[in-house]
Amino acid sequence: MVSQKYLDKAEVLIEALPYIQRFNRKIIVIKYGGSAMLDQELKKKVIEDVVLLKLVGFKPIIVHGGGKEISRWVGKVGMEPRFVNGLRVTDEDTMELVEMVLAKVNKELVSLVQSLGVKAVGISGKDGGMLNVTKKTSGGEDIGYVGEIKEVNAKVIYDLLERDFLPIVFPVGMDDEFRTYNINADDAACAIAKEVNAEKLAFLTDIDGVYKDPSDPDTLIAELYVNEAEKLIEDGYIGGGMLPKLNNCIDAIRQGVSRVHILDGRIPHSMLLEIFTDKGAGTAILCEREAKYYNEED
Ligand SMILES: Nc1ncnc2c1ncn2[C@@H]1O[C@H](COP(=O)(O)OP(=O)(O)O)[C@@H](O)[C@H]1O
Ligand SMILES: CC(=O)N[C@@H](CCC(=O)OP(=O)(O)O)C(=O)O
Repeated sequence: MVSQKYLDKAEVLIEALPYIQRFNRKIIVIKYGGSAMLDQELKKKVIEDVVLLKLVGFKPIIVHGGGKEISRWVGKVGMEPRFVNGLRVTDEDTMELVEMVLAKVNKELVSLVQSLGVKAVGISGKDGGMLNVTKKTSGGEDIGYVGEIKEVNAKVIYDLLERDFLPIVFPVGMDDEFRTYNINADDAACAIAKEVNAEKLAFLTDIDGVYKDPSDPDTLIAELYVNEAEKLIEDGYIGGGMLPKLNNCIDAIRQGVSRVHILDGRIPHSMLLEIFTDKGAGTAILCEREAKYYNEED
């Protein structure tokens, strides 16, 4: 007699079947950032999830941040990290550090993916001229070498996917004069997802999703229409790093990315739960068409 434990495992696999079919050969962009990057155990779990997505036939692309690690190194060399509206003020020395730290984080992720049996290639937005930027200002203030993405040249990404590599991208780009710029990782993930017509864009962060009031756990929003999201922003409910994130979610949905999700990277396997089960997790940002689609599934 087969024990119930094994039958339950088989049930879980069967439940995943329609989702595997729906996403087969489809591109999923995963923005990986926040505290979930600092804990080595959590990092391993996130990467295991991405590797599993790849091995069952999805085409994942990781775009990672590393803001907390950059700030740690900025502090180590005796400088003070400074942000304006969630963007790091980036002078020449800071830019050098940003590129060094993100490249180190990138290669650690490449090693982890490789150790789990999937071929990965780590690149920055400079490689293949992928992220072309102009200098960004914030409310008229000069914030140094911070880039606003002007154009995404996704050829290098398509080439890597074509050859079955998992692309791992860090958010540093160049302007027309080949100067190096620091880019917010949420901006980079959103721009890449739009350019490659991703089926899904998932932001793994350090909170369970979007709250109406972050101090009240009962106000977590499971489904948020873009017009409601805009209203929340307008009414001042969204602050800190959630502001650029949610703006990027709205932008991605409006520009044709089918599914956009904000997920808690601190919860082990939150991405797998969201993709492969009927439960859902975090906050789904929805347009009307997608809302209808979700309802049809219920
Ligand atoms: N309404 C809100 N709902 C959820 N998080 C919010 C909200 N307003 C502000 N935040 C803050 O935004 C943070 C997420 O942004 P951030 O720390 O920049 O993430 P990441 O480093 O993953 O890009 C949360 O930890 C939370 O402190
Ligand atoms: C311009 C700007 O602010 N760039 C970010 C790039 C890294 C990032 O975005 O990391 P997280 O996603 O982990 O926050 C920074 O220097 O921190």
